[in-house]
Amino acid sequence: MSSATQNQALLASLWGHLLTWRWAIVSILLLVWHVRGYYGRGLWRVPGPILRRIFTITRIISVYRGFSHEDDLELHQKYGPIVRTAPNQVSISDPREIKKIYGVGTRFVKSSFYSLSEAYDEEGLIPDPFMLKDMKKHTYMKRNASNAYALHGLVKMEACVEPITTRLLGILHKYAESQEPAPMDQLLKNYTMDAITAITFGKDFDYLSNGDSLKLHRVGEIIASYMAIFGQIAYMHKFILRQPLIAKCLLPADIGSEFISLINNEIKIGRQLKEDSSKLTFLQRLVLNQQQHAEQITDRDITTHTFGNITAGSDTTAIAMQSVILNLIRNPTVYRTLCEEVRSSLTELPVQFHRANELPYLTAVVKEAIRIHPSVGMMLARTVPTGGAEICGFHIPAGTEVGMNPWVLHRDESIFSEPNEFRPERWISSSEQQLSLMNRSYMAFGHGPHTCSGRWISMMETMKLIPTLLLHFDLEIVNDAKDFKMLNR
Ligand code: HEM
Repeated sequence: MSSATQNQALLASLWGHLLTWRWAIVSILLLVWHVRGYYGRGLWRVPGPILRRIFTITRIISVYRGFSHEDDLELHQKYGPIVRTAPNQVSISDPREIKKIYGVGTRFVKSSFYSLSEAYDEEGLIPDPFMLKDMKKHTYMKRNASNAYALHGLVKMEACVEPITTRLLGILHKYAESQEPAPMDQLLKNYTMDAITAITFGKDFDYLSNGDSLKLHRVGEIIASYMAIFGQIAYMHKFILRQPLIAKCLLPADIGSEFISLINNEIKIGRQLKEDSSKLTFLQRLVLNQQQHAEQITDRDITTHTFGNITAGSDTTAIAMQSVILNLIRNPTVYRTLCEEVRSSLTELPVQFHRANELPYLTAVVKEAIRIHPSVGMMLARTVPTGGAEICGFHIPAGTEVGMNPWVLHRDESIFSEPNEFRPERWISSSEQQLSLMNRSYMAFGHGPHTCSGRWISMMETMKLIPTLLLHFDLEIVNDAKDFKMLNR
């Protein structure tokens, strides 16, 4: 037999063995891969269910089902303040670690989860503060719009919301006259969309009358679901973008581009609006900043901030308002106490934010509603920096994704006694020490440099609308909230 024939026979026999043992080989390779995942990342000491330590898919399923906030809570109740929620992900629920992970000067940057919201133009990465890892750029972006988001800047923006509130009241009065139940979830979603566009550009799209005619809600929902699910396997995002068919199915491009051209058009029109002594839109505020210090804010920065308001500022505020209303109706004593305070103190319409903000019970009700149901119920994920970090007594290697979920932290019994109870009084009558701990652990708007920019805008909308509703209507629930379902994605 020639040596060539001998080699062929050897190869054929090897191939035959491989085929016979293929399942055993695949199983061994998978086992090695997973054991490497379990031990190799240096996280094997961190407690957590075995399936979570080995497979990312278990985390993906939890997020896909829309109940990851409840799953995360259950895991923390079982395993304690630090839990491995996926092979390379660790969830923390300990207020003592907030500063380290999120505080000023932290070296923990936004995790790859956020890279799914990265967008590019001809100049490169669009500098949306929400996903920026470059903290120098982030500080520049936060500074150049800080007066547009600040509490004192709201006085003139407040006037933009009044016509939207009048429109909502008109619709609600019609429901009341016809004794029909009002679909508050839909109405508030549309109200906050009209409110944020009015504040931002000085014009709204009348979602209250037309519904989601411009598909802004639809775009938001698609992007949020995509981010929640694929954010768990962020490395797949670039691959998906390179496969046009898959990308089209998951992220319909036509919807995205319609949205972009629509907003660009509103920015163009909004820039032309003349300043009015009683009103100043968010966009006008930024244009004024540019006129005063051209080197500090570019046209592109202005566009980025205004886009951010529309994507981040409507659903979040609507959820907060829904939580206030639902919890008020479910808690008659709280409802009565709030009505007494509002109806005896706020007699002038429209309700002014600075007057509403002085009412202690109203302030406590809104804060408690956002504690018990934070609008963001996912982990605010960060990447552990070079050198790793000591967290909750464990060494967590560099590159691990860590973070806290406001939903979990807000239900920690050692911080908020009887955390499932809606008790606004906790913000009024707790001891100074307890209050300080609760405030430090309040993560609904995030913490540190990445704290929500629009916090005061959403507070202004909520603190004005809730008393306005109580001054016009008596609220009650129709079907009870038994069938109330909330999906988190
Ligand atoms: C109740 C209402 C709201 C809640 C609960 C909320 C919550 C949050 C949270 C938790 C973050 C931090 C994300 C992180 O650290 O990973 C955030 C960031 C942000 N929010 Fe909000 N938000 C609300 C309303 C708004 C509104 C009305 C706007 C705009 C007008 C807005 C604009 C932003 C922006 C631009 C960021 C990114 C900030 C940064 O990373 O520096 N939000 N929000």
